[in-house]
This record gives sequence, structure tokens and C-alpha cells, in this order.
Amino acid sequence: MDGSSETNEMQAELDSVEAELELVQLQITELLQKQAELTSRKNVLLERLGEACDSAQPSSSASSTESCGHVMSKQEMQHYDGTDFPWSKEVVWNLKELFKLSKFRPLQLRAINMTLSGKDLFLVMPTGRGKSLCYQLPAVCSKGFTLVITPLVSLMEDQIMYLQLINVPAAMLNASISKNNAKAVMAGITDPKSPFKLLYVTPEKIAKSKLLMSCLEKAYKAKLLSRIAVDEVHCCSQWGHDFRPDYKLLGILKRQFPKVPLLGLTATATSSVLKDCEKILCVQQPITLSASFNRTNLYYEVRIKDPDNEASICDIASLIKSRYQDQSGIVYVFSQKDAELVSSELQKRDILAYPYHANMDPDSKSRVHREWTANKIKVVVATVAFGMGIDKPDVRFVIHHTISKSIENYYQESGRAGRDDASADCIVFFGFSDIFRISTMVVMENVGQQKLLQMVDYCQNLDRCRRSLMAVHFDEVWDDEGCNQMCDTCCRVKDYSTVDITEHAKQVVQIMELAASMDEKLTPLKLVEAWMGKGPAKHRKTIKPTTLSRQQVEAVIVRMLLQGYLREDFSFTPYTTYFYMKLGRKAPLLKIQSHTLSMKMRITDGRSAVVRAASGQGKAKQPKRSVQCAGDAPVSKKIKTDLP
Ligand SMILES: Nc1ncnc2c1ncn2[C@H]1C[C@H](O)[C@@H](COP(=O)(O)OP(=O)(O)OP(=O)(O)O)O1
Repeated sequence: MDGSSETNEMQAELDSVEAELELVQLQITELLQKQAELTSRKNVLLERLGEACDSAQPSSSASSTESCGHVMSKQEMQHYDGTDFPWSKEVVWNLKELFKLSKFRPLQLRAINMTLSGKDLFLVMPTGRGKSLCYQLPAVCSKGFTLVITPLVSLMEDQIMYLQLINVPAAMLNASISKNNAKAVMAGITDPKSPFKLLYVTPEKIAKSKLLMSCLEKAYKAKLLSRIAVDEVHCCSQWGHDFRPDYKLLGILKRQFPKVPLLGLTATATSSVLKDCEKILCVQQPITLSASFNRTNLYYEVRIKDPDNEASICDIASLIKSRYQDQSGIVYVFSQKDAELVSSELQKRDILAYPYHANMDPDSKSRVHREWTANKIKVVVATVAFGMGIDKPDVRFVIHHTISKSIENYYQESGRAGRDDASADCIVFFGFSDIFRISTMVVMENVGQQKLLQMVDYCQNLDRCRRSLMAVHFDEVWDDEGCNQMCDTCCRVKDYSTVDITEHAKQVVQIMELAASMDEKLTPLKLVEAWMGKGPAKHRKTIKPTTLSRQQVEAVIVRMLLQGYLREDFSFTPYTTYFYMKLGRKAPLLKIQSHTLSMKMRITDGRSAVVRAASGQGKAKQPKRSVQCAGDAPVSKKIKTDLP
């Protein structure tokens, strides 16, 4: 054997050893990932178990209290649920006489007593549970005024309207108010008689107005600045789902006014997001109060979306007409165009539906909002622009025509339902092509893809309680019992089985490799077609068309995407973002003989019935349609989506 062939042989062996090592590494990574997931679940369960066994804690369901740095004992916590503080009489009086409320909801009194005691606090409470009261009521019971940082002008306006109604003086500073008005408000900040109890400002104002900061400085010295409330506090963190750059500068408040208690409020922050907010806002050892996110009165359901747009709207229309006749609801859509289209299609089917999106003029928007609130309009077909500040108590359904971009977003959007604590339904229509429409939109967002895939995972799941899937995202554990059959998976008879999809997945890999060998990129639609033997002839040469149905084909592709056997690949032009499929980091594992991949699949044709009425309103029991999900087309970046 000459030297060069020996070298070639060694090189070949080295390549093969390296390839094998890479596979081993992948397997190790996969196992480590699994280990981390299980360990974290174990820890959460242990903690919950400990709480449940702790007889000193009478209620284990509704709340938990932590403090970063020091841990507050349960007794100490409970102390703040009491009514023997110097301000308690005034607090209770105002609750009843001013706010016209009969009693506190879970954690409200604790939060109010803590902030009135001067503690820095993060209050994590589901949307619609009454966070605002936790700073509005203390504001009324304190000298001077409370500074409230709010991201949206519309939110401020709503709050001020409400406060005026109950005779609580409040003011706001934002770009939309007149110069004279702004001047009067600035003067009020330093007025010892405090003409307002709450001052609402945008984070931009804090970041940009030196005059405002100097007025606040004077108010601080005169002890007129009683409290700082930062609404939607998760906007501080890039890890939150709604990062806003101006929030990052709010650390100045605690640096300039260290003695003023700060209250951060959010409906969606995880503990890591809160840790980040703590640093950004320069608060030391804040107490975190978290109310349970479990909205027990909401029924969660996922339906497969018809790939034909008109048919999908038709499905929604018949759902509304059969289940929610004369009831109030929201249909969330992906784009402004969808809002116009879906609402007009619903109107054609005799449903009083109107669109709402960011591109409408302010008058039309507020008219739709007003008339819907007054029940003159039954359904608002909206983009996510219809979000913060929507506080209609009797919303009986929130239907998503397109999936949300994350579980957190979904939780918040669907959470507009059932604020009056009566039953309400939250239904998502899950379509294959929608995944990629949204994917191109969130591609530039930090962890945007990851969050979208979590949402997809939620939708594709067949066997786990939807509540428990959501709970993970809020560091909570809600078991199936806690669901009380208030989601479709807990209601449905078991109509799925675990199917070995290894061979199918290998076929997909083969198609991808064939396309790569032809220097061709495949969109999800082209991949589906090639696998089903419908694409261009060149794709069909070596690969036998699959025997799976289109719905199953799409399900396998989604599974492979979720599990890392496939991944997204984007290509950008100034006007458009194209989405292609690529082999994922786990694809080489399929070359190993012993490696298998499985997934849960429906054993019926998808027509299994939901066995229980949805929300106690005589609904549900609707058979699931057996539909096929469409593939994709490259998505234009110019689609107006109102994504935040
Ligand atoms: N103790 C209470 N009893 C009855 N209703 C209450 C109570 N506290 C608040 N509410 C009502 C007032 C509002 O109509 C509704 C929602 O309150 P709100 O403070 O706007 O919620 P929130 O701030 O937690 O929601 P979001 O996250 O959407 O801003 O609940």
C-alpha cells in the first residue's frame, strides 16, 4: 500500500469516527436536555408538594410569595392579609365606597398592605384579575401622588376615564396632550395640595423629559411622590415577550428616588424575566407576589384549521352562530387584511362583527371599542392591536383564527374572555401554513422562533391537559384534576395512539437530501407536495410517495420541526422574507439503526367528539372536522400584522 492510499484510508476512517462522535454528542445533548427538563419538573413538583403539606398555609391554591434574596416566612406573609394596619380602615372604606367593590380578590389586600408598608413589590397576576386596584387604592390612601408608568396612551385614557367616573383625580403626560395641559400637570407635580392622586406617564416621557424628572425630584424632596407603579413591567426585559426599549431606562427612578416604594405589575412574567426586571429597575430584594394563572372558568380548545380560507371562516361563523348566539366575543386574526376580510365574511353570515386594527383611524377604533362594550357589536375581529386595556367582563369567547406567536401572548389574548368569572371559551384554529406566516414575522425577535414553536407544540399536543401545558410557562403546575375537564384534551375520549414515525421521518430526510443535492431549497409546501408525490417530477424519481394523509404528513413535519430533525431557514429580500425547511441538528440521528422517533396520532379520522359541553352554556359536543392543512407560500414582510 503506497503512502497516499494509506493516508486516504486514514482520512476516511477519521471522517467516519468524527461523524460517529458527532452523533454520540447529539445523543448526549438530547439526554442532557431531557435530564434538565425532568429535574426542573421534579423541583417544581417537590416545591408544590411541600406547599400542599404545609399545614401552616391554609390556602395552597391561589398564591405564592417569594422574595429574591431573603425569604419571607408564611406567617409574615399572612400578616399582610390582615386589616389591623394604621391604614386598614381607610383602605376598606375606599374599597366599598369609592371603588364600589364588596371584597378583595386573592392577593389584592396583601399587595396593598405591602406597598403601603413601603416595600418594593412585583405583582404577577393574570390579566383581568385586578392589578390596577393594587396601586389605585393605595394612591387614594397616601399623601401626594402615585406615578404610574404605562406603555400605551389608550390604557392611560381608559384608566383616567374610570378614575374620573369614581371621582379620583388623575392626570396624564404623553405626546398627545396639549402644551398648556402639560404645563398645568407639571405644576401639579410640585403642588403641595396635590391636585391629582395618580399621574400616568409613558416610559418615553421618563426617558426623554428632563423637565418631568426635575419636577419629580422636587416632589420627592417635598415627600409628595408616594409610590411608583410600573405597569406591564415585563416590558423591561428582552427575555419578556413584549420588550420596549424605553423601559430599559426606568432604572433612573429607583436611583433618583430610592425611598419611594416601587410596584411592578405584570400578567406574563416568568421568574427569569422578573430577575432581569429587578436589575433593570435597580430594585433591591423586591417581594414577588404571584397569583395563580389558572383561569378555572376558561375552557381551552384547539381545532384543526381548514386550509381553505373561506372554509375556515365558515367554520368560525357556524361556531359563533351555534354556540354563541347573541354573546360577546373576539376573533383574533393575523393581519389587518385578515381583520377586514374575516369581519366582512362574518357579516355576510349575519354576525354583527367589525374589524379592529392599528391602521384604522382613531375614531373608528374607539367607535368599535365603544359599541362592542355596549353590546351593540357582538364580535370584534381584531389583530393584537386590540389588546391591552380591553376590560369587558362578559366576553364569552375568544377565537383565534390564527395561532398566537407565543403561549404568553395566547394566554393574554385568550384571557380577555370570562373576566366576570362566568364560563367562557378560548378556541384556537391551528393551521400548518400559519406556523410559517408567523415564523417570518418573529424571525428577528429574540427567542421568537422558540416561543412560536412552544405555541405550535401546545396546538399539536393530543394527550396533555392544555392548562398544564400553559402552566409550565408561568412556572406553575396545574394538574389535570385542577382542569376540571375544562379543556378539550381532558374532555375527549382517548382517540390517539403512539405511532412510530421513524421510517416516515427517514423519507423526509431523503427528500431534503435529494433537494440539497439538486441545490434546491424546499418551502414547507413543496416538502409536503414532494412527499405526497405531487411536486415536480424530479422530486418523485427516487422517493415513493407516502401513504399518509395530508393532515398526517403535515403533523409529522411539524413534529420533526419541534424535535429538531428539521429546522427553519430564512432568506431575506428588502420586501419579503422566505421560509424554507432545512435538516435540523438531530437529522443525523435517523441514520442510526437503533434510533426511533414516535408521536401521538389520532387513530380516528379526527372526528372524535368532545365528550363534555364546553362552558356550561350547552355548547361543544361539536365533532372535529377531518381537514387537510395547507402548505405555505413565502410570506411577504409587508403584511400588516400589528404584532407588537
Ligand atoms: N376585588 C374586586 N372585585 C370585583 N371586581 C374587581 C376587583 N378588583 C378588580 N376588579 C375588576 C375591575 C376591572 O373591571 C377588572 C379588571 O381589573 P384590572 O385592574 O383592569 O385588571 P388587570 O390590570 O389585572 O388586567 P390587565 O392585565 O388586562 O391590565 O376587575
